[in-house]
Amino acid sequence: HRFYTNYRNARRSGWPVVLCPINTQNPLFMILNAPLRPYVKRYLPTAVYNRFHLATYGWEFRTKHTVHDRLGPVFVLVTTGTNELWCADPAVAQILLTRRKDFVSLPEAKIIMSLLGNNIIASDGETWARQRRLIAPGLNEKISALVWKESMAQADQMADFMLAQNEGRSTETVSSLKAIAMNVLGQVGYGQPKPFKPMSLPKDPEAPMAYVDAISLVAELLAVAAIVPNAILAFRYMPMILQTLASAMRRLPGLTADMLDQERQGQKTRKAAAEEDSFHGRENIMSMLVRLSDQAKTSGSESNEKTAPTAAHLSEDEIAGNMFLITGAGYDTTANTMSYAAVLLAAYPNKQAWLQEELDRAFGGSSNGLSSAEKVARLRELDYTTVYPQLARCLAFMFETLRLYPAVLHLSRSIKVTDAPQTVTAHNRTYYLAGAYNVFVNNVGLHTAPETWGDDADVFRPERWITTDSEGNESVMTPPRGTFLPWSGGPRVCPGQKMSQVEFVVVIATLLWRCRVQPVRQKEESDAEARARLLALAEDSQPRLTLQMNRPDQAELQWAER
Ligand code: HEM
Repeated sequence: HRFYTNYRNARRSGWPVVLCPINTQNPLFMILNAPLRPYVKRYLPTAVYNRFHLATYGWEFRTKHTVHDRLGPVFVLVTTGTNELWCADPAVAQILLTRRKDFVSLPEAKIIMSLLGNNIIASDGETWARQRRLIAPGLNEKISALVWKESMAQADQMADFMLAQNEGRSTETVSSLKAIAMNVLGQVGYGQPKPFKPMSLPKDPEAPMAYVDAISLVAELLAVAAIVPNAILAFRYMPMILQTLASAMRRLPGLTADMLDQERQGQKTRKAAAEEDSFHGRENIMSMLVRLSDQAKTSGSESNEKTAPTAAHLSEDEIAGNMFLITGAGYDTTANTMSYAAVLLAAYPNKQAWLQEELDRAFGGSSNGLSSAEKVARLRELDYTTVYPQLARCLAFMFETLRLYPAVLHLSRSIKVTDAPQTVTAHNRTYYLAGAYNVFVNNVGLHTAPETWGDDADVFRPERWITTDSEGNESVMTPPRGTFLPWSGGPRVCPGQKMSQVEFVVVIATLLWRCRVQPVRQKEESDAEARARLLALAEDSQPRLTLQMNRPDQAELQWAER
């Protein structure tokens, strides 16, 4: 009956309809669809599989624009659970993301994301607006200089590490870039600096664990942590990594409370006036959250203590939840984007040369012939404010990486069921969304649409982003509205966008100014075959918290001095 009602509602929408008699919100289906998909593909007839496929995680990455080529830029997937609206139309996407009160967070996403406390991404309405006002300013331009400095120091250490390996060969490029992303957040987010070392997750449930260790494990295995009860994870026949995850989940509230206590003690002993708005080593994202929140609480307490929901502060639960969210959202996205970039660099040596040309120009010459100490000294002199704007090609490289490998494959929303259907007016036509809908803006579909990106939409070509003025200065073009949404759009656009750009650009710039990178060839393999194998590795990806390669350890790369 539900399927039939869903079908009738879908027909009323005015968009094409695809029938898929599966409940995509069923927890068992949610857990099993990804691991079982290859078997289903093998045994089901193609026509049946193609319908089932649209219900599986990551279909949009596997098919790029082809499904929308066939069905149109927007279609409704009728399921036996909730109808799904899939959108790869820039104008409609813009509408869905801008109307935040009509298109609200997805309930399933809220449950997963608020695992460790309420936070900005898991809230809507006034609760969201209050958190956004407090959090977004802390992630903006004023942290960029610190992000630049810390990311460069980490990338320098990574270069030293790679060059010291046997002939510069390593399978730890991806784990190294993950470590950089976590260490930059450790410094900029919590004021906890850490020397570079390729990331290895804690695997001993009994061993001592710092906040950052615990949080990286939970961020890595978030979906498991959200779906499987802790008591089951902790069961002694479970794999060690899952037992350690259970231990991290158990310890995190205590570790968070300790960090906040320490922060408050520290703030008391520091002179508040001297550190106002300063990120120079003393204030970090966490201390800013605590300070602004405590300030707002004190100033608002006398007049409207009882009306706390509208006061401009965060509860303790929200501070803990947002610290976790900022780590999860900031770490996984940036780490995986840099990982795809490293693989693409090794696969496309001519793009490396293109980037190095820019770096030599911006960094005052090539690194050829300089000693290691001289290279590090030169890099240290590079000032964020003057050098970063000269690295348009590096930023273009990031945009092109995110175009084809967007960390967040689709932006999810849902609509509340009201008496009157929700309407969307686009292209001189009105569409009707009656009943419940989950709404997905398909980033891969938007980013690979030939109508927007041309016939070479599927080709990795960072040059497409560069425009050159009459004096030969290069800058990165702004794509038409709604066509490129790796950081989302509208009022909920990612507040960490600039931070991730600065981090990506300086990490890639540091590595490439010092080194070149190539795939390690396997027996009998030609260079071209080794590059094709790397690209196939990048295509063999699956969304977990964000899009990730299934076999990152097989990306064996060779780093060499330039
Ligand atoms: C390449 C890196 C990144 C990508 C691709 C990315 C992507 C996104 C996307 C797509 C959303 C919005 C989802 C939606 O509209 O539903 C988002 C939200 C958010 N991101 Fe990022 N992000 C990145 C880095 C970061 C960093 C470094 C931080 C912080 C340190 C961060 C913090 C946040 C927060 C707090 C939100 C929630 C905003 C809200 O709900 O108002 N992100 N991010």
